[in-house]
Amino acid sequence: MSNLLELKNVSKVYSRGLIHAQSNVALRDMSLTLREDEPTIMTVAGESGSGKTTLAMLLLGFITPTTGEIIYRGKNITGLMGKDRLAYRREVQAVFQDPFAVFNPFYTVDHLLTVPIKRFKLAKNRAEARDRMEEALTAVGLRPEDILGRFPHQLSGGQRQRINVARALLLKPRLLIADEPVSMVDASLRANILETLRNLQRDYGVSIIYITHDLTTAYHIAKSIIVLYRGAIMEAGDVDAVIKDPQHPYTKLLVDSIPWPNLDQRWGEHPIVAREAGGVSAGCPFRSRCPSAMDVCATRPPLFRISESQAASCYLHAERPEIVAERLTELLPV
Ligand SMILES: Nc1ncnc2c1ncn2[C@@H]1O[C@H](COP(=O)(O)OP(=O)(O)OP(=O)(O)O)[C@@H](O)[C@H]1O
Repeated sequence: MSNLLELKNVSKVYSRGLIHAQSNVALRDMSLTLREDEPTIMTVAGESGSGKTTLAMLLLGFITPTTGEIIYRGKNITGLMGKDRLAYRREVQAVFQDPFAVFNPFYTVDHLLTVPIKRFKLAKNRAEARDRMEEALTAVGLRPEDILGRFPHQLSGGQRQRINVARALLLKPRLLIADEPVSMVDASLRANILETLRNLQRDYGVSIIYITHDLTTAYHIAKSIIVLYRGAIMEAGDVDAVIKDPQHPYTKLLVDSIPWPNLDQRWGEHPIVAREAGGVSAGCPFRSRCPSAMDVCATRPPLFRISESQAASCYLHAERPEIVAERLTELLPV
């Protein structure tokens, strides 16, 4: 049993100023392990300033730990050289919050995808490169014929973010660091991108560290969770257990701050009871894909909504969450 990734007591202290030097502990004594033979999705959750992005930067090797070690497949990433370093840079990929940032407006999507293929010599010729691009785009639910040849401004935010995922997938990564990948994407596309990430884990064996401040999407996608507060782990474990039965006061606070459909109530206080058992989810077009089908929604956060036509759809697809809240309160009195 070997580990894909191991953090051993990692701390990161940022220092600034020479005369009146000030230091800021962004990450404190963090340890975690991901196993190589069990691809998984782990959420790192916490409010702004808790150290999430610092963790992502450390894992990608952009910054180095002040103390502690980051071990990737048995080797400390700080000292990686030559072939090992190249393999690490290929196998550990990232998708960031802003789906616009990585695109150069003067180049087509093809260029964005061709660069890593050339850099890591992933294809012998142009035809093979094209096959690789098409394969990756298809894997994230895009039609290559609709996407290739287009400029960034000709794509939606959701398409751009999926192209970013496709770009990462091209490199056949073992570990994907997804730092708030859906926070700048329309609510209607969130579930789509989260589902794409889950497919990568399930179908391609990619482990994912999903970084977010949003416990609802964390709950939707992850198997385990680490809750960070001011750079320190407050609570960690199975996502279901941690969110349903938070032990640490800070986690309780985070869970309680998730609004119920009835905005006077807080998540975790009362179960939602369906007025007509099964009646709501039966109409949900997303039911087959939703991990929280109606019976589970009775005890979990509500992930579905009722539209005017009485067809339910996943909360994560909702374009107008406030309408969802209103309608749910009306249709599902607690
Ligand atoms: N380059 C830096 N120099 C000094 N301090 C930094 C630097 N980068 C981050 N920090 C500080 O480290 C702490 C953690 O920041 P970090 O960006 O990792 O948090 P975060 O959880 O990702 O926040 P957000 O969700 O707002 O992006 C914060 O107090 C931040 O001000």
